[in-house]
Amino acid sequence: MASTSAYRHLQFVFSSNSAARYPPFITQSKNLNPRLSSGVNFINRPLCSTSDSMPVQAVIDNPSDVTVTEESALTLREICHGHVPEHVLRRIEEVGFRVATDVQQQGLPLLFSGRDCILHAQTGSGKTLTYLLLILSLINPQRSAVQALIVVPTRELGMQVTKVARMLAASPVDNELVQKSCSVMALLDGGMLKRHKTWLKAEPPVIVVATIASVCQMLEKRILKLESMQVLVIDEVDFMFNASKQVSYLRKLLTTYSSCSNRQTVFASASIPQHRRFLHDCIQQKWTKSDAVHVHVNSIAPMPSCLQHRFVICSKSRRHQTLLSLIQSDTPESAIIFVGEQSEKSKKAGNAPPTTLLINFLETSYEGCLDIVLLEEDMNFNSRAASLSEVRKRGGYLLIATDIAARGVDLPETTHIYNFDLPRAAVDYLHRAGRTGRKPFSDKKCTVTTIISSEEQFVMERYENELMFNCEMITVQV
Ligand SMILES: Nc1ncnc2c1ncn2[C@@H]1O[C@H](COP(=O)(O)OP(=O)(O)OP(=O)(O)O)[C@@H](O)[C@H]1O
Repeated sequence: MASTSAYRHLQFVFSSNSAARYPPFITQSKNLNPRLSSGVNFINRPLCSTSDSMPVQAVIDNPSDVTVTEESALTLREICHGHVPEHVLRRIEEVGFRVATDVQQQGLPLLFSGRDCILHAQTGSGKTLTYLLLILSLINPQRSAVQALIVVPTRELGMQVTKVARMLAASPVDNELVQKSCSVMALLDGGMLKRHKTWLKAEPPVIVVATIASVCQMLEKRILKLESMQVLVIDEVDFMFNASKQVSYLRKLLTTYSSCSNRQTVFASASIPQHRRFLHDCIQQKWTKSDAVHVHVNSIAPMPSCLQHRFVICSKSRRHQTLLSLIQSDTPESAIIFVGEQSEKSKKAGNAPPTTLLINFLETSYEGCLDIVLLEEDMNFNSRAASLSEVRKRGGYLLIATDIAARGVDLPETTHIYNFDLPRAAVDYLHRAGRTGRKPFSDKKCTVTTIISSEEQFVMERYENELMFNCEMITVQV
């Protein structure tokens, strides 16, 4: 899965002879419930990627593709008992989260034991709830100070995480005694920073969900203070380290604005290229404490097994018609159609963006009952939020999106993904594909279909090798 270009920002911190300086291998923390540790190996052998030839420090790896079933798994209550307040446990049961997913089963006991963790688990596996439960186990809602910070790459993911955090952290109403609510602030690009400044000064929130630029702006101005921060989460961590604009901010946040010894640090993603190198760098650079662990769930199957992958070969001029035929024959309940970004050359030539061309085509040719909705970077923040809330409220959508929707966005009703353009890298394929198959414990098959030209077939094969999946070639009558 690792791409050699990934972690280009990390690589320079890693000197070529640093293998000699590795800390000794770290072994299992004690007192884990035997049911919790079943299927979990503590190993020091190479994993997954051949390019990832670093000695491993602490890896908790479930290498089998055996996913816990609803019957065999522990409940969240069993795992969280004694750590997470009762009203939060009741709330998660009310919304239907009873049984723990693999990553919750393997990650939570380690997180509750205080270890820094890299949560590396498939898309849609429940990493958000995992780190939120840790946060809710540690914070004091009665204290007005920022105690947890969650950093996300996009405003869309930030809004989603904020919503889940607010739902879980809402105050309990017990015996007519209304307790103070745990406040959750969304400090996201494009938000009303003026209002946030007043809020941060007057009564700091307990949990902040932020994009990196916005949070660093507040830190630089000393409006936001992290002295009381107990948990720092970096979601989609590989993406954050790969985005050149964000990486210097991220380093500052991890080392200058706070210290790893005063906080618990959690990194999460479905893709951590060169994960042993990353773990090594985390420790060397003091982004985490030295006993940080890499929790790797389903390491031999980077993508959910409920996904069925297909590709269609067609010429550029027939792609619109091919997509329409696919939608007509698949009859998805809801689908996301990923379209590549417009090249600078095409923009300069004054061409219409590919998303616009596709919308125009579908609006005149598609006769089904799904709503056609657009989500792309070039829309303003309000229009982007409106698109997402429309698809969430109504269901039954054909969401035409750029890669802005590829990371973290949770639309569980999506049954089909169409890659109208081939993703740029295997990791992008993994995250686009992972916008479907997002109902833990459901065995419903979901479909990912990629439209390619014959020249692109070798790239598709490369992705199959890197991500260890099979993609079936299909033909479409147009
Ligand atoms: N224990 C559970 N039981 C049932 N559903 C759950 C459970 N935990 C999480 N979910 C649901 O699973 C879906 C996916 O969860 P989440 O968004 O946390 O995935 P993720 O691992 O962060 O994925 P990605 O890597 O794509 O961001 C959500 O709709 C969430 O509500």
